Amino acid sequence: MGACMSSGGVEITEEEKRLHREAEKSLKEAKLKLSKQVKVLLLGSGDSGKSTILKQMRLIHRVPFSSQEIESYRQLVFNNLTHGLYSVIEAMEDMELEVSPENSWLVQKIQEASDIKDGEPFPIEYRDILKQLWEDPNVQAAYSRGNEAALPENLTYFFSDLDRLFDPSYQPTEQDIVQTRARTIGITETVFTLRDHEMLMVDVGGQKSERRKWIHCFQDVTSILFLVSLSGYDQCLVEDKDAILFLNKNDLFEKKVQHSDIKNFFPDFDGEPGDAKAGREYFRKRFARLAQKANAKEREIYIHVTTATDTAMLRVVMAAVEE
Ligand SMILES: Nc1nc2c(ncn2[C@@H]2O[C@H](COP(=O)(O)OP(=O)(O)OP(=O)(O)O)[C@@H](O)[C@H]2O)c(=O)[nH]1
Ligand SMILES: [Mg+2]
Repeated sequence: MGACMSSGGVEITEEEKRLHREAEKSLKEAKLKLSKQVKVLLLGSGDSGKSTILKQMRLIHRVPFSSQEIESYRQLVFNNLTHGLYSVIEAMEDMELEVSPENSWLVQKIQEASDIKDGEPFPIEYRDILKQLWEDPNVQAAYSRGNEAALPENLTYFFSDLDRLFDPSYQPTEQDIVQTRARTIGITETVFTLRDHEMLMVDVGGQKSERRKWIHCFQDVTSILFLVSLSGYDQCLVEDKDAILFLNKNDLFEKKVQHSDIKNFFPDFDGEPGDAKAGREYFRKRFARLAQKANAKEREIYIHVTTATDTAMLRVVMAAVEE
């Protein structure tokens, strides 16, 4: 038999009692905090705006971008300009369009452009090369048919401001950061401290090859924020969790419906051509129906129409979502 300790012989001092109470209290608090932590998983196809939502959350909840990150975004702006324009040029062949003969030598310059190194300003000769090629009427014609080839949608934003971007002292603004485009590879987790709880937001890549990684992210998920690009007249997928659906890129959608009739893609749409409001209602209903079908357990689905590049709007929408 082991030795038995008699409590009678052990003196517990007031100080020890106090320490014990304190330890118990902080344990309780830690447990409470953990139970209150929500884990939000961002899902959606490539380019739907998941990482943009994460960037906006960082701006809204003050998780600042490090100088290293800002430098990477600066380099990414140049990459988005050159690669973005080159993808338009590549798409021109299928569209049976050609760059004007006097501009054709510029194409190779774009193709050859190398990435920017740390601290290196954008090579100034590219300012006019990019400008001239962007203004080529056939390049513009191809870009306006961007939906045929999934062309980057941020080119209008960056190309309308080349002088600012090519200033040797250029630093990306918050809006520039939000407009940059880079496919997410792997999984990133970011913690936000909200008023009375923490939120862990998980961003994954939406490209086909990345989707098999999604399965690793579902553990302990409290909500899924699913993004669909309205401007892509895309399709949806719903999971068996409380789900929030963002019908995103509303700004581009409003512009696009002016010249691309929804009825051509969804024959049962019965709104007038150019009627963005009717279009939104149509897609909202379609997704709500889809969600209902996929949702045997009748969980709630909340649908919001968003423009993820608009910080002020995201502030309002995310405040509602965080409830
Ligand atoms: N105009 C406009 N652009 C948007 C909106 N949402 C996202 N974008 C842009 O769309 C591009 C792609 O957005 P991302 O957030 O990187 O897309 P993603 O879903 O993370 O894509 P993957 O990481 O490949 O899965 C970026 O250039 C964004 O600036 C929007 O509401 N309006
Ligand atoms: Mg992403």
